[in-house]
Amino acid sequence: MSGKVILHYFNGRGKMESIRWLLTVAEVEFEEHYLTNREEYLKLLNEGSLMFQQVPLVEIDGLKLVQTKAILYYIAEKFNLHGKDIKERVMINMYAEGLIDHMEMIMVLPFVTDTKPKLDNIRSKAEERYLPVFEKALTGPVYLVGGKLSLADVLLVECTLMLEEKFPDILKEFPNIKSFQGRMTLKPAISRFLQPGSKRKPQPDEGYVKTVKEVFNITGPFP
Ligand SMILES: N[C@@H](CCC(=O)N[C@@H](CS)C(=O)NCC(=O)O)C(=O)O
Repeated sequence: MSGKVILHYFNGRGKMESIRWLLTVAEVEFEEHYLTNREEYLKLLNEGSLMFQQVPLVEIDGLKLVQTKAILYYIAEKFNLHGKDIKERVMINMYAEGLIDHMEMIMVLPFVTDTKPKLDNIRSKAEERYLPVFEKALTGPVYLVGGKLSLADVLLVECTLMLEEKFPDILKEFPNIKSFQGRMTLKPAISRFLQPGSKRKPQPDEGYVKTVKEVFNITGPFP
């Protein structure tokens, strides 16, 4: 691969965390440039690096990539985690987009004031909409698509761990997903990523929320 992979985002999970997960599983080294104040964001804007004035931004192969899903698909394609043909790829993308939709519900929690109804909604969507799909898909197969590790598997581990942080017993009724998670977390790259001191980010705290608001000049409630 030509040159370093550089991630531009906050020092926190947000939309970049799935990209960190995927690079880790692909065993790709990456460097992180954290946005800590508005000036750093304006610099990226002024140099024309942000197509839609948004991060995540990933520098890879001489490209400046934005849009989380496009970035994930590029990395998955490049590192052979995106199926063997268009039919596998579309399944992987369907799973991936469902998981991203669900993780985004969790991602916004630190920015909302009344979290209880949001948490209740996340739990019921997990139990009734998202997890049943993966429980069924994993009846028998070791991986979600094509008998081979893919982006969909990586996002499912990330998502289930996020859910368990909020609802420790959430996988009780989903034994196939729980054993899948167990298998995946034994993979050396994932196991290292889950150790303290890795590039995995902790759950967002007040400092993270404050930085995001300052960088984007958000004064009132989050839009
Ligand atoms: N569809 C984009 C959305 C990116 C996005 O909303 N990024 C936020 C930070 S997590 C941002 O840059 N917000 C500033 C803005 O929209 O002005 C993606 O998935 O990457």
